[in-house]
Amino acid sequence: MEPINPVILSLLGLAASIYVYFGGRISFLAVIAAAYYVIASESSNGKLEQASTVQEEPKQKAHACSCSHSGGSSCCKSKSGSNDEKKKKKCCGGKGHHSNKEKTKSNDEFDSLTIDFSDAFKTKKKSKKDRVKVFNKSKSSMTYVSKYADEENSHGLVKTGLTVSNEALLKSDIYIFYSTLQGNAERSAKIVKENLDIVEELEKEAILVNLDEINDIDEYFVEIPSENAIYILVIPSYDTDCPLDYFIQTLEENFNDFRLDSFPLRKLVGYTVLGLGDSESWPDKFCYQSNKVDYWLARLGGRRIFPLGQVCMKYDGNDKIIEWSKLFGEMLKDDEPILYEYDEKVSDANNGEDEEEEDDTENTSDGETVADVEDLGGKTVNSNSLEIKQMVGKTSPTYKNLTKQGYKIIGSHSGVKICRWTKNELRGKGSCYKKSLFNIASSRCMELTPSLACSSKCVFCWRHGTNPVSKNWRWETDEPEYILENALEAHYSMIKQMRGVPGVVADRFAKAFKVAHCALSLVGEPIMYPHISKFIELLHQKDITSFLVCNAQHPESLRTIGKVTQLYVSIDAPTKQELKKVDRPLYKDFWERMMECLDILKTVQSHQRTVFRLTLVKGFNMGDISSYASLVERGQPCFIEVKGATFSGSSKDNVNSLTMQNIPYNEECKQFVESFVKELQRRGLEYDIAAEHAHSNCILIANKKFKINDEWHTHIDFDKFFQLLKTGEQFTYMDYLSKTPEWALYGNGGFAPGNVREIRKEKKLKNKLKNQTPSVEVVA
Ligand SMILES: Cc1cc2nc3c(=O)[nH]c(=O)nc-3n(C[C@H](O)[C@H](O)[C@H](O)COP(=O)(O)O)c2cc1C
Ligand code: SF4
Repeated sequence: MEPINPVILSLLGLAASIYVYFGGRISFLAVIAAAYYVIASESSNGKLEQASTVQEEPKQKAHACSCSHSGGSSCCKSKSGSNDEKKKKKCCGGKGHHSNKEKTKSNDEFDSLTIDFSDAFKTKKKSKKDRVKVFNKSKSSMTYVSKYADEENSHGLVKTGLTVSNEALLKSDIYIFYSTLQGNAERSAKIVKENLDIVEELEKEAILVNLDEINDIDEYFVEIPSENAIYILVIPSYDTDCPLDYFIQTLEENFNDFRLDSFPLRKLVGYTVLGLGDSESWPDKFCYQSNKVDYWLARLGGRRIFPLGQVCMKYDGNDKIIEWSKLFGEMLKDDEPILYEYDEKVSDANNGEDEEEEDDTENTSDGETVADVEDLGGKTVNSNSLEIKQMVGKTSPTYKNLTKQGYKIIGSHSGVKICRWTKNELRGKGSCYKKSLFNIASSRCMELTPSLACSSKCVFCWRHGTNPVSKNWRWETDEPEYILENALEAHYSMIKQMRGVPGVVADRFAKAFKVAHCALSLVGEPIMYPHISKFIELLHQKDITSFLVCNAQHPESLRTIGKVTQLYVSIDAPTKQELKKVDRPLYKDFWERMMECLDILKTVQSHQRTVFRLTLVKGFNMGDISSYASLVERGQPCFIEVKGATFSGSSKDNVNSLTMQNIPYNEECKQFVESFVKELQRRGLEYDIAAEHAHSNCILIANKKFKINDEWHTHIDFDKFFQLLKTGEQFTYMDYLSKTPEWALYGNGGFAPGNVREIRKEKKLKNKLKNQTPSVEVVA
């Protein structure tokens, strides 16, 4: 081989320096072109012809070259050999720069210079030790490189490759997801969007998506909404329970769900995560949830196209977010391929017996030490389970939110609140609808939930967005004795506060210190509490009746629940489609779950006093009476309690999608109930309208079994209930009935005697409510 022309050498040296200094490529390309020209002009000496071993490279192979630029990326590493040898191997020159004729090396040698991306997802079991991460400061990007990439590449065993060309990146649909409790993540996501929207080369505007509002997480994280999607996730961290837990749990569950594609996020062009946190107050858990999200997205097949950003909102805030967004925007424009290496089976290695305990920090090529992706943030992410947290810890925003609204939080997952009907009855201003329908004394009723969390995100729930959501119980659990004792104490302290309120009836006030009823609903899903049956037993031991309301999503708990004074199942919609729209259940098989619950009411729990609760929301669930009748046919409840959604105030926290137009008038509810009963009777089902509480827009349909000697017996004989319980014998709902008084019957209004009706200034109220967003009053 002839010595290389010193002019070429110096030109190459100059180009390399310019490139290194400015990160530019055009000048370098120009110099390479000039150098090439010199070589070409010297080709008369037959240099190219000397490469007699060279055969025509198949076209396909030429395309397999990753080097679509001329900047000398790491994709052009030789697979082995000394530095000298490496130096000799030239970059293939980038897309369109080389023709087959230009190749001067043997096929074998050429293969070692290229990376075949069709192998990008082939896996090889290897240990974490085998990987190094390279943080490229000039590009602010992190690459994950196998220590043995060259060897592995030669055997085609490892998926070392690049993600996509910048052309695809720029054409992408960019989704910016965020989850927020206090608004920082939403603001930050908007900043990211603003900074991306000004990148002219991007074809489409970025789309903001609130993770907490998504009906079905799988719509984005199992299915991908577009062919060219890039996901950016702006993720805060909370060491107390927050909606993100559910999101992370879902990602993990999807990964472990054998029915789903294990790597659904391969379909993404790529993803990146921006973590928000507070490094001063939570140094050990700084941004830990963004690490988890990043981890699971990678496990699900996502390709990280930009490094995980982590911002301390206390110190860095907006500036750092802008910086990160801008760098991300720059990266999208950059045509340098992104070296991507990730072994999907690394999880198996983690769990495998051959994995050794090892130092979790690794050295980057430039001497920086970076923690492994699974361990970033100083805390090892347990890939198999979420750590056990408190559902509503004292420092959590949910706690603050609830206590501000008068809730007393008991332990970490239960709550009590004094209901407005309890207050009203204490003041002689009327009782709740359960007084007219079933004879409960509102002034002696405690409204409680042992689970503030729920497995649905109903459109009418005012707490949607801040309340913990989960399919299953996954929190620290308080003992039932502890909950009851402290709930009673909290309830009595709230009653005590009423002593100075004008109009409080002394007799009722005194009796209120002996709670007689417990409405187990309030908010959340009480049946999720693992010790619910024990809790109900404790209530009964104290002669407190139990009114348990459940959302028909937990058949396994419903099946095993012990004796309840009255057992409710909420039927928020009559068809699968409507139920999904109204309840936004977390379970994919929500409809099957509801059907199973109905079957349980009809069979295993048929001894209980069962009630279907329908909350009517205009425009959502008042249309299909026939389907409601089918549900009644299936579950055969004792009663059907139909209640119009009512206005319970609006607040900035109220993010439901209802307006005043969704609140039905009393007349509309009556019409609904009358048609409903007609349909039931047409089908030969023995139901009729029994009682009402007009004030609450509430009407009771009862099975005609409760019409004894032509008189309705929808009320409960509470003393009898406790007597029967104490015998330990089996008994049914027919054994503790009491006659419905005249004033409570349908058509008589249901206003309990002994109270003074307060006439509301309807018009004034209507005006006040105009333009406000209502939530359905949560009536226990
Ligand atoms: C109750 C509570 C717990 C928190 N826990 C953590 C934590 O574990 N790690 C962390 O880095 N930041 C933690 N933070 C800080 C938040 O992540 C940070 O304020 C973030 O910006 C909140 O985002 P958001 O406003 O969108 O909800 C916590 C904040 C609160 C109020
Ligand atoms: S049953 Fe419900 S609405 Fe009635 S007093 Fe009890 S908590 Fe209040």
